[in-house]
Amino acid sequence: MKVLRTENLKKYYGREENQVRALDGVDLEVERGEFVAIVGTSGSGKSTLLHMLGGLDYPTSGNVFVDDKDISGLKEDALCVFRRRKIGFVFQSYNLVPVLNVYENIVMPIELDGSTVDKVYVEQVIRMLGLEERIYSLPGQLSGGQQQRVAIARALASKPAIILADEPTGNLDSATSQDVLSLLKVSSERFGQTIVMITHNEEIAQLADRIIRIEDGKIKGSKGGERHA
Ligand SMILES: Nc1ncnc2c1ncn2[C@@H]1O[C@H](COP(=O)(O)OP(=O)(O)OP(=O)(O)O)[C@@H](O)[C@H]1O
Repeated sequence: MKVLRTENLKKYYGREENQVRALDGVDLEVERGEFVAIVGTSGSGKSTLLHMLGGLDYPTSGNVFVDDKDISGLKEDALCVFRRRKIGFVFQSYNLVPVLNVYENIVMPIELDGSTVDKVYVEQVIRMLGLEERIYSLPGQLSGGQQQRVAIARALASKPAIILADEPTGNLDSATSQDVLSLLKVSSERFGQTIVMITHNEEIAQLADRIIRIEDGKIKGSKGGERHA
């Protein structure tokens, strides 16, 4: 089943001679459980696409379907609930709350949603990401790699169907990047989650089931995907 689908998705910024066609007719399908890497030069439209897939912004035209539900027409309130329930975001800037400890950061989105924390599951995620000795630490007491793992744990904790990651290892050295990505991959496989990840790093992209290349707001190529073909 297609967990994500876009139809002739367009996002234009600005008007007339200043208009930028950040996305210019993107048709994309992602299977449940698939790990997709999005690559492309700077300014090609990768972040814009991720924002549209996650309902962080509205398309100019076209549609985004998540689990066959068209989210393009949802009002802001409904989009907000949709994001909290369905999507885990991992950004390059970890967006951790500095005054909350690691555990509190990880469960924060669940509590914001008024849901009950599945403690057994969250502990499993924490162990898998090697954070069990750090749950009482504040983000400022952690290394970049550890903070990134907390951001990943937070994205996984509410068991979202989809994880959207924008350069999740952008600030990390190569060895740590590989570790963090392997963990993300293993955890998503174990819990049947779908990952769409932007990266500039070809080595990191190779970890994905499929690589989608974007140029000038259009999909120029797609490689891999045999596993789900
Ligand atoms: N809020 C905005 N207002 C105007 N133009 C924007 C806005 N956001 C993005 N753009 C433009 O849209 C195009 C695509 O930007 P986007 O951030 O999606 O590219 P990207 O592939 O993610 O780039 P990078 O790899 O540098 O992050 C660029 O030309 C950018 O300048």
